[in-house]
This record gives sequence, C-alpha cells and structure tokens, in this order.
Amino acid sequence: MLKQPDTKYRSFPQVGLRDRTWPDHVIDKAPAWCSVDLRDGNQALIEPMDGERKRRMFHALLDIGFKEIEVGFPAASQTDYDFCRMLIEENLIPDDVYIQVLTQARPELIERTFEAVRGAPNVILHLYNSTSTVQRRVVFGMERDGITELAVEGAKQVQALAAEQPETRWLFQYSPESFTQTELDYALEIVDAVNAVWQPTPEKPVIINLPATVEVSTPNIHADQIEWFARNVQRRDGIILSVHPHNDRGTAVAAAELAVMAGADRIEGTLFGNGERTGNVDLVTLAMNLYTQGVHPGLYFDDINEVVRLAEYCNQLPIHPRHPYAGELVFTAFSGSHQDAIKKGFAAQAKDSTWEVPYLPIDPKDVGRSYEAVIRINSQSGKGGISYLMERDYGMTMPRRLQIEFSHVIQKVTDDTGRELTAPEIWEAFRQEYMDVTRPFELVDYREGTDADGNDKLTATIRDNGEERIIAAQGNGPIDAFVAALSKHTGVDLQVADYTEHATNAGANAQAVAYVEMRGPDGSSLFGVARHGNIVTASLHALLNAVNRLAGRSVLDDAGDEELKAARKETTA
Ligand SMILES: CC(=O)SCCNC(=O)CCNC(=O)[C@H](O)C(C)(C)COP(=O)(O)OP(=O)(O)OC[C@H]1O[C@@H](n2cnc3c(N)ncnc32)[C@H](O)[C@@H]1OP(=O)(O)O
Ligand SMILES: CC(C)C(=O)C(=O)O
Repeated sequence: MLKQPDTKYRSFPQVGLRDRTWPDHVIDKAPAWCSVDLRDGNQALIEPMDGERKRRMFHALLDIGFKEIEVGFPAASQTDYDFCRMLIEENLIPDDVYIQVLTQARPELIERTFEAVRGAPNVILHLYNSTSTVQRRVVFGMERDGITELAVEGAKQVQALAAEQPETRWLFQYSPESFTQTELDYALEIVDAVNAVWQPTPEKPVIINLPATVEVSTPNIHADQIEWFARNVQRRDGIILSVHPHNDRGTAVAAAELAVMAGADRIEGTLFGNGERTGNVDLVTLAMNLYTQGVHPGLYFDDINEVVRLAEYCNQLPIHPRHPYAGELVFTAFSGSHQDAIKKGFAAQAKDSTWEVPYLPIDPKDVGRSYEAVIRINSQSGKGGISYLMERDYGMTMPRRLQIEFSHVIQKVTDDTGRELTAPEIWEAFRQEYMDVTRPFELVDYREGTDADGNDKLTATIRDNGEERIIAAQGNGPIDAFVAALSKHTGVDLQVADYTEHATNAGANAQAVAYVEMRGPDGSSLFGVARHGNIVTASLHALLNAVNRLAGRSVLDDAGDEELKAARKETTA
C-alpha cells in the first residue's frame, strides 16, 4: 500500500445539500423490492445458472413474495432468452408479477429483448447506459450530448416497440448506470431527457433507477445524492424512484436504508447480496432489518435455511456462517456472559410480548431457526450456558453451586482440547464426574424401618472397594440415617451441605434427580448426582457419589477416628 494514498485516491466530494431532510425520516413502510438475482447476480457467477437453476431461483423468489423479478439480459445470451420464453410459454408468471429484462441502449439488443418477452403479461423493460465521467470518456468516447442521445434514442425505440405489443402491461425503466459517479446535474439532465420521451404520470409511471454501480462514498453522501435528485427531477410524481446499491465499501445495506429515508421508493438487490465484485445489496438483510423495527417487509423468510440452501445451490457460492439473519452461527453465543444473559432473557421473555432477549436481535423461530444452536460451549463459555444446555437437553436443573463446580470441569476440558464440546459430550462429562462414581462405595440395597423408639432407621448393603458390607444407623429420615451409617463405617464425620431434588420427565417415565453436596471433615464439599424412579434411592446414590468424590480427593483419609479408619482398612483389605 502507498505511504501517501492521496497521491492516487481522492475523497469523494460532498453534495452540498445543507438543508437535507433525510436524517429525520423513519422508514415505516417497506419499499418495492426487485430481485436482480437472475441478472446482476447471475452475471457475476463463475458459472452462470443453467435453465434448471434459473427456474428453481425464479420459483423461490415468487415464494418469498417478490413481485418484480429481473429475469435476465435476454439479448446477451441464448440461455437468458430461452429462459424468458420458457417462463412465458409455460405460463409460469403469476398475474401480479412483473418480469424485468435489461438491455443496453443499442437498437439490435432492444429489438431482441422485445422478441424475448412477447406475450408476457407484465414486463419492466429496463434500458441503461453508463453516464459517469470516466465511462463517457474511456468507454464511449462521447461528450454529454452524445450519451444523452444514446439514451433518448433507446427510450424512443422502447416506446415504439412496446406500442406494437399492447397485450402486455409495460413499465419502462431507465438507469443512468454509474449514477453515483456521474455529476448530479448531468444525471438529472439525462433522466429528464428520457422522461421527456416517456412522459410519465402518476397513472402511467416509469421507474428511474439510480445505481451505485460501484459504491464510492459513505452512505450519507449517497442519501444526499438521492434526496437532491428526488427534489430536482422533473415529473417526480410520475417516477418510481429506485436504487441499486453495490457493496464495494461494505456499506450497501446502510446506503439503501438511507436512500429510502431520502426518498427512494424501490430497491433492486439480491438474496444475501450475491452480485458483481462484492455484490449487490442484500435484500434479505434489508427486509429483516425492517422486520426487527416492527415493519413487515412483504417478503417472507419463514424458513431462512431453505433460502440459504436455494441460494447456495443456484449460485454455487457458500453463505458465510456469520451472514446477518441467515448464517449458521448468527443465533449462537459461545461467550459466557452472552450465554448467561440469553438464558436469563429466555426465562424472562413473556409469550407474545415485545422481544427482549439480550444478544438476539430477533427470535430465531421467526425465521424458522430453532433454539438448538443458540448456546454452544467452548473455552469462552461459562456456567450459564452449560447449565442452559443441561436443562434444555437433559432436564437437569442444577443448583447454583453445582453449576459453578461443573463449569470448572468443562472449562478444563475445553482449555485442554481447545475445541467446542457438544451437548452429549457435556452430558458424558457430567455423568463421569457426578453420577458414575462407584469407587470406593457402591449402594447395593437398602431397607427403611423404625427402631423400638420410633426413630427412622436405615440398613444398607454397600460395596466398599468391591467388598459387601452392611451398615445401619438411625436418623432423622433415611438420608440422615444413611449419613450416620456411612460416618460410622468410614470413621469420618460426613455432613450434608446441600440437598436439592426435582422430577425430570412427567408421567410414567418420571424420574427424580437428586443433587447432594457432602462436606468432609476438612470442610471441603463436593456434589454427587443421581437419577432414579424412587427419590430415596436417587438421594442415597447421589450421596454416595459425592462421598466417593471426596474419597477420590483423599478427604476421607486426612481426618477422623483413627481406630475406625484402621478397622475399615482391615475389613476392606
Ligand atoms: C453494471 C451492469 O451490470 S450493466 C450489465 C452488464 N451485463 C453484461 O454485460 C452481461 C451481458 N453482456 C453481454 O453478453 C455482452 O456485453 C453483450 C452481448 C450485451 C454485448 O456484447 P458485444 O456487442 O460483443 O460488445 P461488448 O460487450 O464488448 O460491448 C461493448 C460495446 O457496447 C457499448 N455499450 C456498452 N454499454 C452500452 C449501453 N448501455 N448502451 C449502448 N452501448 C453500450 C460500448 O460502448 C461498446 O461499444 P464499442 O464496441 O463501439 O466500443
Ligand atoms: C444496469 C445497472 C442497473 C446495473 O446493474 C448497475 O449499475 O450495477
């Protein structure tokens, strides 16, 4: 790159529209949309669409709700010509839909274009020629007058040929191509000259399309250009003012939105912004942006994944995983604080009320996406996300301290492996850590009862390092009795620090989940978890799992009654 880029590039001049009004406007209704996927999108593909792909794209565009579809440049290629004929001859164009066809202002091309659309019910005949200073000089070698004459002659021919096909409802469209690089006064002059031929009125309007053929300025300057043009053009009330932004600076969406605020009635663009170079403006994003402001765009993306598949198939180009509203990852949070906020947001979100889930600008369900992928776990994740998955996929509502404890377990795995963990992998880690901990103690059987004084009593058969032992004690309920029996057996003072339980599935398959946090003699505490159809059984298993985890950390060896511990060692040797 140059050290001094100003020797090669210059900043784009201001329009000088001091009394601009567009910044105060709010978009409260959708513009008219025109899809140019089959023309501008198609002409930018490595391999242009064949007939079958074009047909698929056309039907999908109808399903989405487009009423204006540029189907090709029929004078340019036989495929485009044949496609046009096929749509007409097979009656595939609904009555309320206009097909649009593009032609240069060259007599033989205009003629062939009219041949291509003969018999169509509604046609937008789109005439263009480039008007920019550089193209006038370099491509056409003409002064302004010559370029204007080209457009005017083209407009006359279009008018004359349309008159020969009265069975078709015609809308004429003119584009001063490269509008944004054309002096505004000249763009105005040439459009007025074309309209002097077409004589548009509110009853018989024309489309004047102002393309940002190459995006060359910030969107505010584009908006100034549009407002200036809309204020100064003659016969404004007979003009459907259209924009056609490209995305060279990556700001086509913003440019289109500001252009609508500045007076544009219509936008040409493509699905996901396919098109020349960096693409045309993305109509999916524009439509969904409107939707998030409570304005229905009149385009329907209820199953956005299907639209992604269609675009990828027809264009043979992938959609980026972070593409707005549609990418695979756009409704996914990996980072802990985002996950925590989303989890709380979901819990607080009342049905049928204003959407207010942090980090999710829209409800994924509105575009046919599930909540499945909203939270995914890697080393950036925290307890909120992990417990969300555990609850959503496995029905485990972990107590807060267990959430914290388990998140450290997962953090270690994700840090060690450096990769994402799936929900089944998280579940497996949970089971290994909290549920399948059968050494040294394992519950074989137990019996509840009462002693002569009416106290609860529990007699249990356990395996201690594989050896069966019978332990028994009284207590204030079965859990208390079991803790007492275990303390006696191990010679260690064990205590329940926390106990939570809940049911998982309802009905005949209902299972109880017990979370027991046990405190060892050194004051440290760990959780054990178990599921069972019987809540007492689940609790005793969970308790033993917690004790086993304490034992695994040698907590049971460090304190307690030496005599009893020795006895235990002897009996289990
Ligand atoms: C910004 C856009 O996207 S505009 C649409 C662009 N799309 C396409 O070009 C795709 C289809 N195009 C094609 O297949 C071909 O360009 C065709 C069939 C239309 C024409 O092909 P060719 O006649 O071989 O000429 P070529 O493409 O080289 O066109 C250049 C000539 O057309 C002239 N020309 C270019 N655009 C226009 C126009 N809008 N109106 C009148 N003349 C034009 C040029 O000045 C040049 O003239 P010259 O030969 O006297 O120097
Ligand atoms: C023909 C015009 C509208 C065009 O495609 C462009 O300028 O990008």
